[in-house]
Amino acid sequence: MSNDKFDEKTMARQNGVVQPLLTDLYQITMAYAYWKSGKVNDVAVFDLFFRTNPFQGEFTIFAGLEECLKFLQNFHYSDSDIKYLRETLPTTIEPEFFDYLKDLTCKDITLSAIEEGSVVFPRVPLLRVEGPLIIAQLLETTLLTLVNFASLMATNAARYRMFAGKNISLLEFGLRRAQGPDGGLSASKYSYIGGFDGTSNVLAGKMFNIPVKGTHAHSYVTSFSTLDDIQRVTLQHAQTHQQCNLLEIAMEWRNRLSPLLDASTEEASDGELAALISYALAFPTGFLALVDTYDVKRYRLDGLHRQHINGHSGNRNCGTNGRINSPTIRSRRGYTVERTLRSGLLNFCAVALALHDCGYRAVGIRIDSGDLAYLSVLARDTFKRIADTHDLPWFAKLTIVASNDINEETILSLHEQGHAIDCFGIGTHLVTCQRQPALGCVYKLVEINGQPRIKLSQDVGKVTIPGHKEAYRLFGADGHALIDLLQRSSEAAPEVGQKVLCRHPFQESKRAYVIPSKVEHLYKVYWKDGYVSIAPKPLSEVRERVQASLRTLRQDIKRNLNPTPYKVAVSDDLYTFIHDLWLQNAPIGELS
Ligand SMILES: Nc1ncnc2c1ncn2[C@@H]1O[C@H](COP(=O)(O)OP(=O)(O)OP(=O)(O)O)[C@@H](O)[C@H]1O
Ligand SMILES: O=P(O)(O)OC[C@H]1O[C@H](OP(=O)(O)OP(=O)(O)O)[C@H](O)[C@@H]1O
Ligand SMILES: O=C(O)c1cccnc1
Ligand SMILES: [Mg+2]
Repeated sequence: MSNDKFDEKTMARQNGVVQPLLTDLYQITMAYAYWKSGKVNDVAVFDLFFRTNPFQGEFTIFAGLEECLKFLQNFHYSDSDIKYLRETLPTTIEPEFFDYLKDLTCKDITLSAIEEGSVVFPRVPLLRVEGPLIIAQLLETTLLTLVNFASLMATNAARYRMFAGKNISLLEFGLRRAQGPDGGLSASKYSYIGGFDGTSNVLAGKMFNIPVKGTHAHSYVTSFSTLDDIQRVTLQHAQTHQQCNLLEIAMEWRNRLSPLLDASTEEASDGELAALISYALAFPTGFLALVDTYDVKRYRLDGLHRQHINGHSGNRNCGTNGRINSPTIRSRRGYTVERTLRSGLLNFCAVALALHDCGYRAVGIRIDSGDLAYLSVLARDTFKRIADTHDLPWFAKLTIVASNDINEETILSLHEQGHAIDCFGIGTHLVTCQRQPALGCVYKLVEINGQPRIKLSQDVGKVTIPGHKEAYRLFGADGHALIDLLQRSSEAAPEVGQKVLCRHPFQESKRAYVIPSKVEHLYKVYWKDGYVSIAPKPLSEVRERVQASLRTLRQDIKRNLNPTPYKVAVSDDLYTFIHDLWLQNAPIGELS
């Protein structure tokens, strides 16, 4: 496939900062030293892989491949890059080196990779880069930066999706908290791949064709103080086209609902009602309101006066296993802060019913503070009572969005407690990957001019697996992935129904025979001879690939607590090859 086709069909814009100078200085100084020592025609193989799964989990989602391909495609030092390097590198550098750099492209590089969106495991190379040593070396840092955060984010998002369950909507709200603009954009893109349903980040929506979603902020509510703040109060009826006075109808509803909600109209904020009415007038078909701006807080002695709604206690500390770690909550020990959303819920229901009288259906509410389990159940209970009393079944099903510092643990705890939330809006913990802020992919030389290279280390985990290799995923009869097997490229591929000896790369006694029911060759060539050879799939397909790939993993590998490690093995041939090379390279000490 030509570059043009790739461009036209699938290529979203690449962030402008992704360019050859987005690298570590040492790549360029090494390039000069290689060039000067006559290594221009040396051919290398590099593997890009990680050693440990993030988030104390046992799987990782591979992402970032599409961006790597765009980088290879556009790789070129501009005149201003060359000028900058001339000014920056030592004056002793021979000018011909800059002429060499000026003409460099990735046309002699071959990139093989695992499909983007696949579950991947430690030590199995995600990318294999073959080609001229100097160019392959120059790609290291940029490829790592494109794969590390992308895969970390996609894995984080996939974990949130897994723990939330498939019936809950997940929205990424993190731009304001992300690690800068590019961190924010990448977070939105890879959260979507990992299984989020949408983002609040509008540029990400435009660039990557991700659904954009959102509600409104507290500032919208606090900008209104009285009912006089609404300029226009009429709305055209959706069916009859008559003008309806939304303010008047909402006021009537507020009076009627007050006893049912056990909330006095005096307690409810008029400013909030004005804000909600004006929002409903602006978005009569998409009315989703933030309802916790004016909470009524009642402090009670812990345990003495808990209110029970559908069996849920009003105690905010109802999180199991001490999972609510908020300092605010801890500082209020001994007291239960009950936030009943009296103002917000009463005002929302009044406006929603007024909208209904005008022929529209409200969408729902967002809760952004307090005990999200308790408040969501309280809100759902209120919606159900109104649905029953007024014979409006849809009212019981209004959407409840919850946000506020949500993380994996909060979701698991909310599930344990029971809640009525339909959608989580998640920012900080998701986009900053607070639980583990970096994935440790590395880029290691495994072969040069046909000769294998091994990097030894006192730490066995850091010893590289040498040579040009292939990777296979072997599946069991039940369809689950059993083991990933690395082999030397010269070996025949494992075959379905044929016994294969799979060995732990470093522990001699750990071996197993596997008779695979299915064998998947993990690598495909994505870039060769200066062209993208397999066009990247649209994001929505990569997103589906993530879920399909996760389904091939046994549940115990995916669980939150003490997951079972997935096995990664080497063939008998590769095992011997590694250990022979290891012995050849390990110096023999002398005792004296
Ligand atoms: N039922 C629950 N179980 C576990 N965690 C919860 C539950 N409800 C809320 N949380 C989490 O508890 C934390 C509450 O934080 P915080 O103390 O800042 O409360 P807040 O209601 O936002 O208070 P403030 O009014 O001061 O903003 C958040 O991280 C939230 O996600
Ligand atoms: O909590 P996160 O997971 O990061 O999700 C995004 C947060 O951003 C918004 O408000 P912001 O935090 O800016 O202000 P607020 O907490 O005072 O509402 C929103 O209300 C969420 O609380
Ligand atoms: O649309 C929202 O509700 C939103 C967007 C960003 C951050 N917090 C909330
Ligand atoms: Mg907040």
